[in-house]
Amino acid sequence: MNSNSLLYIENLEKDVDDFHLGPVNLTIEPGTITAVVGNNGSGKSTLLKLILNLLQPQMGNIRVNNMLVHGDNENWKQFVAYQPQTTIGWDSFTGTMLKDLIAPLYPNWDELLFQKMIELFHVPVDKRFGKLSQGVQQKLNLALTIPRNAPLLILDEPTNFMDIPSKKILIDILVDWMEPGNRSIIIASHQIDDIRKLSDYLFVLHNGEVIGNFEKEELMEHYARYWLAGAVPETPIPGAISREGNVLISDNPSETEHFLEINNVKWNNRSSLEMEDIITLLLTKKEL
Ligand SMILES: Nc1ncnc2c1ncn2[C@@H]1O[C@H](COP(=O)(O)OP(=O)(O)OP(=O)(O)O)[C@@H](O)[C@H]1O
Repeated sequence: MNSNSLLYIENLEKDVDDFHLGPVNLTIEPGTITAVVGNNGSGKSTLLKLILNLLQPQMGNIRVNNMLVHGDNENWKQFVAYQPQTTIGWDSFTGTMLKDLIAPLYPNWDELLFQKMIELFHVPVDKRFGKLSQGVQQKLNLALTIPRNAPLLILDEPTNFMDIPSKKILIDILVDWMEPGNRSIIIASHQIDDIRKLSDYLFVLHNGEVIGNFEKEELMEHYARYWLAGAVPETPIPGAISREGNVLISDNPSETEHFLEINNVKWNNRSSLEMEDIITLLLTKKEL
């Protein structure tokens, strides 16, 4: 563990009925954005709730800023701002009332950012939360979470009801929010744009099992698609994970290219895989 780590998770395991999460080992350093990616029911929300001490693990430890979240000392809470997927008990409050309740709890509350987000997202702050559409509720919820300016921002599927222009606005806001360099974001998301444009790391879960924590750029370079000039040789090709007609996908481009070269097989084109394809491969093949 680096003493600067904002979050340190060690050998975490959790059972919820017949669902098992873990073991999870994860370190989050300042200045990074980690997307938590996985199939439905893979344990993304469960993991986030464990970090927030809203669920108790069977095994393992979670430290926020070097403080155990399941210890007696609750000082770690000032280092985390969390937006859950759903909020309970907000329906009869207006945005202004919620802001007046929440802002005083956070010494670093950024009122200018709150006002800017309300304006950019066109949130009517005088309407009751329960009367807002799901997308506007998400926008208000974000405007009540990001300006807390806690070093670790945890967002659970923050954009799934939001329209496309608003998603772009949020990405810009989050990029600006990261500017000071000592903050981190963990974002659970199925939105490919959130993952592609925001994340430095992808923490991938499949049915409660950790597939890996991948540096995004390395992951993108890990795969390549080739359009071969001739027929694909019948013999096994190192790295090839899929062959259809003359199109070959490799998860080890250097080995594949070496093989093609020594076997004198030319290719017309080579491209990276789309992030969507890579995630699909990770979640269906479950290995790298
Ligand atoms: N309150 C609960 N009671 C019983 N089982 C639960 C509860 N909450 C979650 N689970 C189970 O835990 C597992 C993980 O759920 P979780 O919500 O963490 O997944 P997720 O990856 O966030 O899913 P999604 O992508 O659909 O939001 C699922 O099998 C789910 O059925």
